[in-house]
Amino acid sequence: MTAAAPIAVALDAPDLETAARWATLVTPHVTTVKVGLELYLRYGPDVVASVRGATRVQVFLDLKLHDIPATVAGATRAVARLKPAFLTVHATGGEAMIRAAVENAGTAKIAAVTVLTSLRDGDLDALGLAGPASDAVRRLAVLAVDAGAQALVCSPQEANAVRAEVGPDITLITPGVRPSGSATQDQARVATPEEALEAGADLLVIGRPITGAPDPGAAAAAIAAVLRRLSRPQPLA
Ligand SMILES: O=c1ccn([C@@H]2O[C@H](COP(=O)(O)O)[C@@H](O)[C@H]2O)c(=O)[nH]1
Repeated sequence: MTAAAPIAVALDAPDLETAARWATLVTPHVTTVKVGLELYLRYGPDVVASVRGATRVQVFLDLKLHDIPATVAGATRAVARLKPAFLTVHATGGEAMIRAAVENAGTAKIAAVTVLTSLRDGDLDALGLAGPASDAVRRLAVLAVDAGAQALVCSPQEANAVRAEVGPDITLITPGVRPSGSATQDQARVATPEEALEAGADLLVIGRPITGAPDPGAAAAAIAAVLRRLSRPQPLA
């Protein structure tokens, strides 16, 4: 039996049956499945047990909470009982909000989303965020870690620089991963799985390149094999 790869498959499905089927197909090959807003808002907390399945794969709850601290504290308490491995909040919610999530997360790690991977440098001006995106990501990463976040979400393009700022103990999670030749779709700051791993990402979020494939299990297995080859110690020349 081969070890599962550090990939979180984004189960962005229109219905629970599809999400559960994708989860079953990919879990032999990946460590984590990710439940996002589409699935959670349609089916509620029960969706977590449905995708966790018999193998009890790690579940990443990507709800991107963003509200005043008291509201985020309550929302975090409400979902902590589902025991996700990670729960996301937006770093732009600020230090007190992130701290409120951390204090109420139970066993879940709070992952702060820095700058969405769909945004380009040019989008940041309109949002009033001092750019470029790489600078904003580093600023928000430091703020989030100072507030107690144990994990950060950034693009693989920033993983190296973020790692240098926050050190080895913070889990770096990178969406915006596209195998070479795949369409980028609505993602702006992208890199291949190999580049993401080499940049120091701990968990690669991959959705449509896997779930949109004719055989999601085979697509996950192929990417996992590439990552395993990279992580294996190379023989001395
Ligand atoms: O900055 C972010 C934060 C979260 N996401 C989520 O990751 C997946 C990516 O799916 P793909 O199909 O591989 O594009 C999706 O669920 C997003 O909500 C992100 O893309 N960027």
